[in-house]
Amino acid sequence: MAESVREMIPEEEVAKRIKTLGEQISKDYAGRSVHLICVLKGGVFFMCELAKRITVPVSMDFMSVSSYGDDTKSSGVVRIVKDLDEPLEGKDVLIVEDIIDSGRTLSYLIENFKDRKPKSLRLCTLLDKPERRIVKDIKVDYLGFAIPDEFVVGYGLDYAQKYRNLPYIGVVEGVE
Ligand SMILES: O=P(O)(O)OC[C@H]1O[C@H](OP(=O)(O)OP(=O)(O)O)[C@H](O)[C@@H]1O
Ligand code: HPA
Ligand SMILES: [Mg+2]
Repeated sequence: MAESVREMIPEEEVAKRIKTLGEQISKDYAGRSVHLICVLKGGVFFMCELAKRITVPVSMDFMSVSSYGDDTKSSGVVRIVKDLDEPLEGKDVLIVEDIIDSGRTLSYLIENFKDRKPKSLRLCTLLDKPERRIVKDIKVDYLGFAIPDEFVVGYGLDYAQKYRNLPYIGVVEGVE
């Protein structure tokens, strides 16, 4: 079967959900500012759209980690490709991620960030695949969509670096 992408969550639905998340975050952080950490590369589209929907003051930083390479299966080893530019000490930090799958990436990042003494640390993810979780004790504070166990692309998510630019969430078919 040739490789193709089937739509799972349409563009309009993603936009609507991100608007609601932005409103919720703005309420919860009222009177404070929020320091958004984008987990590159996958988190970049979500981060940009979410940040536009937050009405409290926002600052941003970027961390790049990788564990999937060109595969649909995690290597199990989280590798820092680029560290943050700014310290987290004393800041209200919100991690912005595209997906939690095994949970290894976020578990690694949360432990790493806790050591940097933020004032608070929360997590916002566009997608969650709960059936695939290996690291169980990750608390998701803001969730876009819980999805079934299928390899998804679009809105920042890739398969072998392809499809990140799709404006919707889709499922790759015809790959192992
Ligand atoms: O819960 P996990 O099993 O750890 O999987 C989730 C992580 O894997 C993907 O990133 P990847 O390592 O492929 O890097 P990328 O964001 O640059 O594509 C995805 O963007 C998440 O960061
Ligand atoms: O379903 C997925 N799609 C793309 N990248 C991923 N990284 C973990 N899970 C996924
Ligand atoms: Mg990623």
